[in-house]
Amino acid sequence: MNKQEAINALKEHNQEQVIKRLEALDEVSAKKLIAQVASIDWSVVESINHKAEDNSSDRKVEPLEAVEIKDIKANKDKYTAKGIEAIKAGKVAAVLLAGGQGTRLGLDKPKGTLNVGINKDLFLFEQLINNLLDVVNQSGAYVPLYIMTSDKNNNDTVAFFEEHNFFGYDKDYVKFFIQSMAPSVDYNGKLYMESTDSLAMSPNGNGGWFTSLIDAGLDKDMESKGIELVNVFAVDNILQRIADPSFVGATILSGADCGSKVVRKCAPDEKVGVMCKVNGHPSIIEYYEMSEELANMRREDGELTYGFGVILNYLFSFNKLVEIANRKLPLHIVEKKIPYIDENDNLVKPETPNGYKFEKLVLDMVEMMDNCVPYEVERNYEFAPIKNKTGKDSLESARELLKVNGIEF
Ligand SMILES: CC(=O)N[C@H]1[C@@H](OP(=O)(O)OP(=O)(O)OC[C@H]2O[C@@H](n3ccc(=O)[nH]c3=O)[C@H](O)[C@@H]2O)O[C@H](CO)[C@@H](O)[C@@H]1O
Repeated sequence: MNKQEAINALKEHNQEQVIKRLEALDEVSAKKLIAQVASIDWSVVESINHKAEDNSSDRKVEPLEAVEIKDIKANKDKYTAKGIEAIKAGKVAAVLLAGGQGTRLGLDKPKGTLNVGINKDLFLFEQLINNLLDVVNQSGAYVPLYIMTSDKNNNDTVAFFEEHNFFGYDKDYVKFFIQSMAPSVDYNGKLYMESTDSLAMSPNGNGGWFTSLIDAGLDKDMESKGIELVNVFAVDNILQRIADPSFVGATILSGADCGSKVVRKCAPDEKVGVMCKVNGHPSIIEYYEMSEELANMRREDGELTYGFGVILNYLFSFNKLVEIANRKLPLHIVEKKIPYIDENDNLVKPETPNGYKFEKLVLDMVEMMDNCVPYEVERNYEFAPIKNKTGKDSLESARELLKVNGIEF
């Protein structure tokens, strides 16, 4: 795309404020902005015009039963043996979603570099690797690990792993790939700029992970390794069990395309996506898209009807992922606080939401699966997400749970 083409595209989509910026730039800076403009999928930006179209009434939401802790306890040996067999045979890979920005934590480094230690260093990335090493030790085989980063944090993430010698993991089994970015807009759909020569771009949500993995050619890597199951998990849960043999085994034995670890929600408004069925398909409704009525609905026994929250730990059949790779995931338009430069080039960091980001979400992949097994885990042993500085789901609460699990820090 050249400068004139960029101007035409911006004009066509009513982005005069960016044209003004572009025209004021020298050649080198203009090049950067033009490249960003060229990368924009305008259908994404324009999706806010259809935001008002609420089709939730077309959705038939029903509860989805989970494999509960008591069932797992009764079958633990059988599940574990099956899982270990698959891991030993090299059929299981793991994908760490680490492209997000630690904004809620006020961290400007990759979230996984967070040091949770008090008496000694213990980084979030390090503990995740320790958790995975438990499985390596149990099975005697390394699990290939793919780490998704973003333009904003890739260099820092790779450097951190190198600097710490991959925390004892065999680096030949670790590969990084970068996810795509999407622009942010104000409430009228105008693109925000984060500096005079750059649009306010941010990672396009964790749902883009498989297409980004393909773009990096790593689907071929998985294929050549004979991977059959892919365990996708979030960076922020320090107790995350990765390639958990029992979970792997239970999913294989169920014959389902997908497994999802869930916990019993501790309150109706807990910030977790909820497993359910939508129009007969396994599905997850994200906390900010859940009506109050559904969130508070209770069964006869008093438990929440939609009481199983996902902890962002999914197992997907590799073949099924390949099959759905070309299908478009729905776009989520999320209100966010977006830093931007004002007309006088001052950087403004808003205290309240000031526009929209566009995200694809991994949970929408679950809906594309024919079936999914929710697998219940105990939150004290497997769910300690670090999302905030203090209070719920924070560094403080995670430290308490590390103690419960006898992990030194
Ligand atoms: C969309 C999604 O899955 N939401 C889940 C997420 O909520 P939550 O609100 O934590 O979701 P976030 O968007 O913050 O991020 C989840 C994970 O995805 C990664 N990420 C995010 C955006 C991005 O563009 N790239 C990227 O890699 C983050 O680094 C993180 O590892 O965890 C909760 C459990 O703690 C679940 O109940 C939610 O269903």
